[in-house]
Amino acid sequence: MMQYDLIVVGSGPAGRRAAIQAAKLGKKVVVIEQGKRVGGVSVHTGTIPSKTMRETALNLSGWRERGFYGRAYRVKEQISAEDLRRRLIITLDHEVEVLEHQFARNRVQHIRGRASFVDVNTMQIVKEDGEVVQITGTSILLAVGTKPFRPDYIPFDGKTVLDSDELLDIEELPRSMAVIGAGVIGIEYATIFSALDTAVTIIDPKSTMLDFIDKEIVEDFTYQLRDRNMKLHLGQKADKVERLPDGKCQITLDSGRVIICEMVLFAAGRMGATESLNLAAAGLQADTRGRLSVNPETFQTSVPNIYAAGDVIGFPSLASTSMEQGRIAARVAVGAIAKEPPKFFPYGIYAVPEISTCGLTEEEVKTRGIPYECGIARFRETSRGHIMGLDSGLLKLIFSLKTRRLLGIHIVGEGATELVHIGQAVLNLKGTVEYFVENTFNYPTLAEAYKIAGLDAWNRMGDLKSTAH
Ligand SMILES: Cc1cc2nc3c(=O)[nH]c(=O)nc-3n(C[C@H](O)[C@H](O)[C@H](O)COP(=O)(O)OP(=O)(O)OC[C@H]3O[C@@H](n4cnc5c(N)ncnc54)[C@H](O)[C@@H]3O)c2cc1C
Ligand SMILES: NC(=O)c1ccc[n+]([C@@H]2O[C@H](COP(=O)([O-])OP(=O)(O)OC[C@H]3O[C@@H](n4cnc5c(N)ncnc54)[C@H](O)[C@@H]3O)[C@@H](O)[C@H]2O)c1
Repeated sequence: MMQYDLIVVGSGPAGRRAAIQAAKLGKKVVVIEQGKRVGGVSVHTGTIPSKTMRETALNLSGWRERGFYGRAYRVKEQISAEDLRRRLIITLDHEVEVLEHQFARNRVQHIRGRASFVDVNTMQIVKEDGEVVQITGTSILLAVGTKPFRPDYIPFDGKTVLDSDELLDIEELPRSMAVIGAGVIGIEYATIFSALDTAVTIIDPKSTMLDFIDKEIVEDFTYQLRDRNMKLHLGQKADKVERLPDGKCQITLDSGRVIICEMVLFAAGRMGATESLNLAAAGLQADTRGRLSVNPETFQTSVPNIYAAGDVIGFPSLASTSMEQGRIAARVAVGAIAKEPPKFFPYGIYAVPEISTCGLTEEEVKTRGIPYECGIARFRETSRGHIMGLDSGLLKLIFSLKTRRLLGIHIVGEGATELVHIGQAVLNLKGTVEYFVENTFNYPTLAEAYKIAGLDAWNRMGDLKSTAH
C-alpha cells in the first residue's frame, strides 16, 4: 500500500495550496480528485467560470462604455451563449494547465477517483474504471468543497430550472430570468445576465440582502439595480416553481404574486460535499449542511491527524480564504510553524457593479460603541471617473475618532475588488487617516478616491495636533 506524509482530498483552492505547501517542505503528497480535471469548484463551476462570464458579458455588451455612448450601445449586437462559452473554455484550459504544471514540478502526485475513509490513516479510492486502491497517510486534509443545495420542491431540469453549475451549459441566453436566492451567487449572476439585457427578477425570503456588507453600500447598489429595471422581490418566498406547456416557468410567491419567465436560477446556498467520505470510519461527523468543524487556528478536526479547509468548513467560503486555510493546515500537519490568517480579509462580490469590503461596517462600529467618522468619495468626482465615463461608484472609509485608525473600507463600483487592497494594507498595518492625507496618489486614477475620502473624514476629524492636546 502506498504511504504518504499528506493525503489531500480535493484539488480546489484549499487542496491545491495545501499540497504545494507540503511538497515545498519536502513531504510526500498526493491529491485525490474525483473530477475529470484538477481545479475544483473554483476552476470548473464557481469562481473562474462566473468571473470569465462576467468579463465576457461586460466586454461584448460594451457595458463599460455606456456612460459615454448611452444605454443602447453594444459592441456585439447579438450575444449568444456560445460567445460566453468560447472564452470560458480557453480560460479554464489555461487554469488547469498551470495547476497541472505546478503539481508536476513540485512532485505532487495526483490520483483521479473518489476517496472515502477506511480508518483514520487509510483512504480507499474508487477510480473511474472501477479499480479500487487503498493508500495511507500520516495526515489527511479534507478539501472537498461544496455542491449546490437542491431541495426536492424545485423541479430542476438542467435546461430551464437550473442550479449555478448547470447555468454554465445553457444553449441560449434567456430573455427573462428569475433568480431564487439573493446571496452572492444569485446576485452575481442576476446582474451579469441583466448586463446582457435579460429581464431579471430576484426573489429571496429575507427582506434584506447581502447583510454582511455596509448598509450604505447595499443601498447604493440596490438603487443601481432598480434603476436598470431589475425587479427585487425581497421578503417573499417562492412557494412553487412549475414548467408551463409553452416551455416557460411560473413561480408562485407566498404573497400570491405570480412570475413568468424563460429561465429560473436556484441559488440558495451550498452543501458540504462530505456524504461519500464515509466519515464515520474515521470517527467524524458533518452538520446538517454537510460541513465539518475545525479548530480555526490549526484547521484540525476532532481527529488530530485529520484536517479540513475551504468551503467544507463553512464561512467565509471564498477561494481566497480557502487557499490560506489550506496552506496553514498543511504547515500544521507537517509540523512547520503556521500563523493564523489576519482577522480582516477582503470580500469581493463580482456583481455588476462590483462590491468589495474589508474590516468593520458602519453598523458594526456603532454596535461596538466605537466613536467614528466616515469619509466618502464618489468616482464621478475623480478625473479617472470622468475619463471612463463613470456616473456611479462610491468609496467609504471608516476611521476611529480615538485612534484615528482605519477601521473599514467599503466600495461599490468599477474596480472595487482591486481597489480594496490599498485599504486592506493600511488597515492591517494599523494605518491612520493621515496615511491618505499625507501620501501622494497617482493621478488620474480611481485610487485617488482614497485621497478624497480620507480628506473628507479628516476635515471633520481635525488634524492630529489639535486632537492630541
Ligand atoms: C458560482 C460561484 C462563484 C464564486 N465566486 C467566487 C469569487 O469570485 N471569489 C472567491 O473567492 N470565491 C468564489 N466562490 C467560492 C469558491 O469557488 C470556493 O470558495 C472555493 O472553490 C472553495 O475551494 P475548496 O478548496 O474548498 O474546494 P472546491 O473548489 O469546492 O473543490 C473541491 C474538490 O473536491 C473534490 N471532491 C469532493 N469530494 C471528493 C472525494 N470524495 N474524492 C475526491 N475528490 C473529491 C471535488 O470534485 C472538487 O473538485 C464562488 C463559488 C461559486 C459556486
Ligand atoms: N464573489 C465571491 O466571493 C463569491 C461568489 C459566489 C459565491 N461565493 C460563495 O459561495 C457561497 C454560496 O453562495 P450562495 O449565494 O449560494 O449562498 P448564500 O448562503 O450566500 O445565500 C443564499 C441566499 O438564499 C436565500 N435562501 C435560503 N434558502 C432559500 C430558499 N429555500 N428559497 C429561496 N431563497 C433561499 C438566503 O436568504 C440567502 O439570501 C457563499 O458563502 C459565498 O461566500 C462567493
